[in-house]
Amino acid sequence: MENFTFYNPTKLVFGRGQTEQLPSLIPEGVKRILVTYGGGSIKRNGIYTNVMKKLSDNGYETFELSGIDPNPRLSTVNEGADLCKQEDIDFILAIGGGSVIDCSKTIASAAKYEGDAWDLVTKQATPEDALPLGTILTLAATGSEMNAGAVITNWETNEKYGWGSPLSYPLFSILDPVNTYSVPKNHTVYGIVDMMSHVLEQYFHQPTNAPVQDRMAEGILKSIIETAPKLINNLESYEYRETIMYAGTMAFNGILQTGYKGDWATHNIEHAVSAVYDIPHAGGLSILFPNWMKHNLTVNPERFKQLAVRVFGVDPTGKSDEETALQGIDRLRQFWSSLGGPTHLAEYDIDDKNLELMVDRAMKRGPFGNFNTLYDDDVRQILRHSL
Ligand SMILES: NC(=O)c1ccc[n+]([C@@H]2O[C@H](COP(=O)([O-])OP(=O)(O)OC[C@H]3O[C@@H](n4cnc5c(N)ncnc54)[C@H](O)[C@@H]3O)[C@@H](O)[C@H]2O)c1
Repeated sequence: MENFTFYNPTKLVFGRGQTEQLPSLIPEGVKRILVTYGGGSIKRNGIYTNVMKKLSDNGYETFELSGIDPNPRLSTVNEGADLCKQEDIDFILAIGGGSVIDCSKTIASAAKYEGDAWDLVTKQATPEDALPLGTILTLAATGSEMNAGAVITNWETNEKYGWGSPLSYPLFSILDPVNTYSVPKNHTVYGIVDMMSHVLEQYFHQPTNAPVQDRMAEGILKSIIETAPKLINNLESYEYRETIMYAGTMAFNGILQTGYKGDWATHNIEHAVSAVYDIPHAGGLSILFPNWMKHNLTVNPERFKQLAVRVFGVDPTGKSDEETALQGIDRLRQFWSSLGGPTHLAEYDIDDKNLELMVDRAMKRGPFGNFNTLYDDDVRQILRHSL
């Protein structure tokens, strides 16, 4: 392993009815809270009424930023940051999935920054201060509830980037699986693909001695593979929602990625696709990941074989490492497809018209990928196989 320091300051408050804890989690001295949310599902499922009552009963003055879109936009971040400055907000409460949380994390830093938030997202400026932020997670997918990352899209330039700062960790995140009951089947599946992709991005790292991390990653993947088909046939099962919600957080809260660097190339290519076409992030991953795997198989067939055998139960007897590995990749694709994940970009009406624009956006910050470095021709090939 490489030397590492692991630190995660987010207090995770998990389980049925845990929203009751909200008032005790908000730091002393807070008076004016910006509540952020998306399209209104929290109004339909009762979370909004419950939370707003708790905040008013405890004497907080509340302000709202609603309508945060999936794949959150720079324009919304700047709107939120201006609101925080004008209203002297001292705490942000994000209620939603990764989009609301990412947007709110970026607002929290932008509210303490004088320039445009894009400077932070593009890493031209480093935040020196941020408003404190708490979250109530309503969709299991990104891990944003317990990490310091955020992904923001600039539709003026067709760019979508992840950024992060130690100041962006939520102070607390409340995870009540009941709050995810109303997530429709398609977004439940996208969440499952997203969390599995996070584990896979980390699983594909250059050889280091990391058997504990490997087994943790394999354990998370196997738990998801066991639970996901049952969940999509029973969306209001507490037990299945609970397993998937915890898996999503553990997949990307930093605990797996200790002692090595994950790959993250597929996420970079997906961000390029969804910066040009507004498609669900995990829809893109479901298409791209198996193609990234096939493209990089020869870099370390042993690693792909390990995944095939340990996670997908492929029998390696009488097969070359590459044959075993390929069967594992096929099983991953079949698994996602059996849940309803897309397999080709054509399913989103994406053809080769903007292929070069997507390659250009993916390469904007130069060659990338820690397991194997990708150049423009690699990206072009992976995208072509994905059409
Ligand atoms: N910060 C990170 O670590 C990280 C990691 C991966 C992806 N991302 C980013 O996160 C975003 C995707 O987030 P996401 O996958 O959580 O989805 P999302 O937040 O975009 O939500 C997807 C849809 O589900 C709806 N929804 C949310 N909760 C609901 C509920 N309880 N009931 C009914 N509907 C509900 C939302 O309104 C939205 O329409 C993308 O922009 C992606 O790039 C961030």
